[in-house]
Formats: sequence, C-alpha cells, structure tokens
Amino acid sequence: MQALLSAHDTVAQKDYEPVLPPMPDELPDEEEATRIVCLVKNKQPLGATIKRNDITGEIFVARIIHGGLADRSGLLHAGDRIIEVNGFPVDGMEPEQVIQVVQARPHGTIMFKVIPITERPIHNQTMFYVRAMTDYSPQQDSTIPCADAGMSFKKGDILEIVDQTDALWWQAKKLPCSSACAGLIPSTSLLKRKQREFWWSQPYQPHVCMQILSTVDEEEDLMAIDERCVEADEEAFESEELREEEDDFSSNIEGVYLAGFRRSIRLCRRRSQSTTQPSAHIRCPSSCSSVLNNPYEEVVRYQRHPEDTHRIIALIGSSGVGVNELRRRLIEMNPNVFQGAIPHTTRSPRGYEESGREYYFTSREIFDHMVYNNRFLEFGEYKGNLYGTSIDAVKDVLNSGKICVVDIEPNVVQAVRTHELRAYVVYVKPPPLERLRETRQDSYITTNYYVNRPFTDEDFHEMEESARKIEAQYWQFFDQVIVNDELQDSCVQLLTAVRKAQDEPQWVPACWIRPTAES
Ligand SMILES: Nc1ncnc2c1ncn2[C@@H]1O[C@H](COP(=O)(O)OP(=O)(O)OP(=O)(O)O)[C@@H](O)[C@H]1O
Repeated sequence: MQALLSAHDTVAQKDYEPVLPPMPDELPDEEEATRIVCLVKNKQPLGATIKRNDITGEIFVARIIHGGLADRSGLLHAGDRIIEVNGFPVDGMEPEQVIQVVQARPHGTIMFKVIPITERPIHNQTMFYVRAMTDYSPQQDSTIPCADAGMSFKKGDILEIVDQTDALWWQAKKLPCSSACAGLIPSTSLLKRKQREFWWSQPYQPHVCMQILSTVDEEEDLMAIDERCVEADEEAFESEELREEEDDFSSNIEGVYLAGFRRSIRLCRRRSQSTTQPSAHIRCPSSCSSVLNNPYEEVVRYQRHPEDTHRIIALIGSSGVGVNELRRRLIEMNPNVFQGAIPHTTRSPRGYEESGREYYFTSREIFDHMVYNNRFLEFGEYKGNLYGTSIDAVKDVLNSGKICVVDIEPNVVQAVRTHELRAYVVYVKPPPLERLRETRQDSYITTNYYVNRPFTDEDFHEMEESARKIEAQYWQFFDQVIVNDELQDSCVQLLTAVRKAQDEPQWVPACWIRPTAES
C-alpha cells in the first residue's frame, strides 16, 4: 500500500508535455471565451479544412474530417474561429498561409487558440453506402476545397458515406476500409452538376450510346458484305445452319436439351446491336442517363435467404470471348441446378422441334404484344423472324428452383438488375492478345456467314476493342470479372462466383430490398 501511494506521489509531481501557457491573471469581461487546443501531430494529416471570411479576414474551421486527428480529439469543431496557430495570430492571413504555419511543424504539438462556435449544429448522421457509377479524382478537380483531403474513386467502388452535412462535399470511406480517416467527395447534386457541365463543355460530345452506335455503323458496312455472301449462298448457309442447329440439339448429357444456344438467336442478338435502329429491347436510356443522372447508386448488403428464388447469373462479354462456352459448361456441369431461359421465336418449328424445348414458338401478334408490354429482356430480328428472351421464361427457371444462367448484351444490363431478378452480373474479359493467340488455336468463331472458322488476329483485335468499350461504359455494373484465359480455370471461377452470389452477402441496389415507386 505504502509503495502504491509513493508511486502515485512521484507520478503526480512529474511534468508532462505539452506545457500550456499560463492563464492571464485578469481577463477583460468583454473578451470572448477562448480555448487552447493542443494536438500532437504524427504522420497523419490534421483532418480539418479552414475557410476565411473575406470581409473580416477571420479564419474558421470549415469542416472536420471524420476519423481524422482533429475529429478524434473532439476538441475542434466546424465553425470554431481560429485566432492563433503555434502563437502566430492568423486573422487576415490567406488559408494557404495558415496551412503553411501548421505544416511548419510536421511532428509534435500544434497549438490552436480558438473561439469555439457558440451553437454547434446537431447532426443526426445516418451512414449509408453507395456504388460509384463514375470515376472521380480530386487532383483533377479545381473546385475541391482541399485536394489533399479529397478521395479518388473508380466506377464500381463501394463507398461508405459518413458525413453529408455539407450540401456540396460529402465525406466518405472506400470499402474495404484501409484508413480510419474519411475523404472529401462531391455530393450527388454537385457531381451531377459537374458531369453536366463537362458534357456541355465538350465541343463534340456524342452521347455515350451514340458512340457505340456510330462504331457499329462501321461494322454495318462489313455486315452488308456478309449479308451479300449469305444471299448469294443461301442454300449452303441454310444447310450449314441446320447442321449447326442439330449440333446444338445434342448435349453431352443424354436426355438433356440446352435451350438458348442456337446460332440464330446468338446472331440475332448481335445484329440487333449493330443496327442504328435496333429492334432489341434497348434499356439504354436508363443505363446511360443513369450514369449522367445518378453518379451514386445506393446499395445495401444482401444475402439471399435459402427460401428465396435464386439470383439470376447474367454473363456479359464481347463477341467470341467465350460467354456461351462458359454458360454451356456450367449448365452441363449440373443441369439439375443450372438452366438457361427458353427463347421465343416467330419462326415456324422444324419437324423435330417442340415448343417449350428449343423455343417457345409464337405468332408475330403475340410476340408484338409481349414487346408492347415490356415482357422481353431483349429481342431482335434475324432473317425475317423475331427472337427474344422473355422475363417470364427466366422466372419459370427461377420458380422451378434452379439458377437461371443467361447471356445478355451489355446495354440491357439494367433490365436484369431488378428487384425481381436480382442479377449477379459476371463480365467475361479477354486475356491479353498473346494468350488469346495461344489459347484459341483450336477454337472457332461463329460469324454471320461461316458457322465455324478459326480465329484470326483481326478477330482478337476486335474482341479487345469491344471489351474496352464495354468496360468503359458498364464496368460499374459488374459484380465479378473473369478473365477467360485457361478455359478450365474460368469454369472454376464462374462456379465459385455463382456460389458466392447465392450464398454470401453481396452489395446490391437498395431499391431491390426497399422497393420504391420507381423501381
Ligand atoms: N478460354 C478459352 N480457351 C480456348 N477456347 C475458348 C475459350 N473460351 C471460349 N473458347 C472458344 O471460343 C469460341 C467462341 O466462344 P463462344 O461461342 O462461347 O463465344 P461467345 O462469347 O458466346 O460469342 P458469340 O455469342 O458472339 O458467339 C468457341 O469455339 C469456344 O469453344
């Protein structure tokens, strides 16, 4: 006991840093209450921004960065007036000069003399999460109050919004969180304004969709040549087509028919992409304008309940990259678990075909009616017949307890990102050119004219170019990216992704869980 008391006395007599200045003996009655705030600075930034009242020259704390040094001290607040920094009066200084005074002492104690704000606003901060729909770099934004306090992000990043007190500049952390300190990002309204200003400032800024269409225009010329070839050799083509359709009929598993892999529907989808007046169900206005209108998508963590229907697996990729190969292999791996949606067509059935197996054979009137009622995820015309994948066909698979695996064109991605289908979007990316050449030596591409022909270097370049465009426009919607290098590895990755989608928590749009009037 004696020893404990003696230790206490010894400690009590010691002086510890920082040594505060002595209190003046007499304080004038009218002087506002000041506070001395000492912060011990380490390598971390102070975590506060300042502003100057241009009329009075007074310096104020503009904001305290969530999780930063100043915030954790609890001693500085937005609205506090700074009178001195390390003994230097700062009234009348430019904010940059004040920062220089602060930075003059990189480590150790920084002493602020402040007049605390009298009425601190009470903020009921609700944290929420968003998926960035666009890229942002504070270093390239001249309007940010402090670039060093800014946080860059890329489309698809998940951000935790920790403070939205300021209507223009929010504070956020990027997940997975590596730093305790938040960064400044533009608020939704500010980012929308910036995007619109940028858009209008461009001398010629074709709409993002139009960019795709214009490149496709070039393709159309090529297609026109293909078309002539087809016309010239229709008979040969028909027999090739039939042979291929028959090939499609068989599956490696006896008694199992894999619908939706027909050449006609694949080519029809490709053609609907490549006409300036696409007949496909274009959800483009939503996907493109959503990038312009909605730079952040609110997301929540969602885990599928075992009794819920499965999430659909939507594969996206440039033509020839291997989307159908992967889809086919996945379904063949376990047809009791995985299934494709049976497409609709207006073409007449061939002798061996059954409605509801290869296709749902329907009249043009019924098809048109379904189009009119938005019942197709996508549809298009091929050789005078209509083909399409209906939402009901997808729901039939889900309601049977299976996992529906579809391949879709990128521009309809928003049509499957709904409360109803809750798509998990897998993007299939081509490997580098060298690896394409090595891995595709024995592979065949399906073109408009040839049922199968070996890949050429030109095909690989087109694939890469198309992948670049898809990534530039749709990256934010991808839940998983698989580089289709070694086929076997890609299959394993796809299977793992599918399991994750069904059984592990994922970030999904908040409107899936809390449906709004719009969704
Ligand atoms: N990783 C891979 N390694 C080698 N060959 C592959 C690989 N992935 C796919 N292939 C082959 O490449 C060819 C084209 O693949 P697939 O038919 O799946 O293309 P796709 O992406 O569905 O495009 P489209 O719908 O335009 O035909 C097929 O012969 C397929 O077997």
